[in-house]
Amino acid sequence: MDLAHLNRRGLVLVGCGRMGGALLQGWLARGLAPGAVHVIDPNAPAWVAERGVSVNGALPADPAVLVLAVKPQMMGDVLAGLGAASGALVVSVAAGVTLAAYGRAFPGAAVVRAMPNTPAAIGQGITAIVGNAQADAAALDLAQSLMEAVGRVVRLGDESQMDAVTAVSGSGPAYVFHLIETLAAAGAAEGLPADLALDLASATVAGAGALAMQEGGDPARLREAVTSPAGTTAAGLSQLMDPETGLGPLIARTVAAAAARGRELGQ
Ligand SMILES: NC(=O)C1=CN([C@@H]2O[C@H](COP(=O)(O)OP(=O)(O)OC[C@H]3O[C@@H](n4cnc5c(N)ncnc54)[C@H](OP(=O)(O)O)[C@@H]3O)[C@@H](O)[C@H]2O)C=CC1
Ligand SMILES: O=C(O)[C@@H]1CCC=N1
Repeated sequence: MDLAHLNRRGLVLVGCGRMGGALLQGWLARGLAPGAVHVIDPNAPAWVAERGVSVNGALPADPAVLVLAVKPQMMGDVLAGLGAASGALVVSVAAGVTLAAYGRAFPGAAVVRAMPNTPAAIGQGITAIVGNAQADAAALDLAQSLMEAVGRVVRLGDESQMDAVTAVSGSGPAYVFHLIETLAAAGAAEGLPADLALDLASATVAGAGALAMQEGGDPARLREAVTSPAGTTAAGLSQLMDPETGLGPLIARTVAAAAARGRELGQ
């Protein structure tokens, strides 16, 4: 992060809920001065003001960055109430809302859409970013550095990929948490104490995810390494990989529904 630039001109964060709050924590941990941050949120958590961040106070005249982290359904009202972005880089994490919509609200402004996910709260998010025509290399670098405060960043070649990204990695933690819930419940149904089943399920998802990241490449190879011929895994996978009732078609429908909702939110 270009801390000198941000600390001198200031950063405005509109919406300090789960995602805005995680970002703010990441920025402060990276050394952004609390006095340089101006939060607008009628319901900001108490820790924000306690850290010395201005909450619903006067805004700087020419902030370096305006970050939008309100629900997409609120975005129209928020944009109408904000006025001009002056020379600020606009960064929005909202699902669905398009670069064109921000361009109409802030004519001529550099705008970057970013799609993070909730592991950002522990610095392990993955964020995809894409900018409008006005977002030059410096603007994209600044947006990337802001999002790298909470994890890794990938750049998209085209905004049209954003709804799919939202459906895979933005919403994805919820799918994984549901996998943990259902794996634990199934373990309990097989006779395990519920807390042990949950511990086993959570640790298995964490470990398998870490192994997949470390090994890279095709996860099918890792799956095959677990699967002994005629063993327990093969018996389980015969259900999970059923071409009609298994996880493949279910996840395909899940991601398609989430992406379609992203497109709807952008209307
Ligand atoms: N949660 C997630 O996993 C992800 C969310 N996102 C995106 O992040 C954005 C925020 O989501 P999330 O953090 O989950 O939502 P939250 O509801 O947790 O946070 C939104 C915050 O904005 C506040 N707010 C409401 N109206 C206004 C307003 N007019 N001006 C300023 N602040 C306002 C809300 O207050 P109040 O509670 O009183 O309404 C709340 O504190 C969404 O656009 C979402 O698409 C992106 C990736 C992942
Ligand atoms: O559910 C949502 O709409 C937001 C976007 C991605 C994750 N949460």
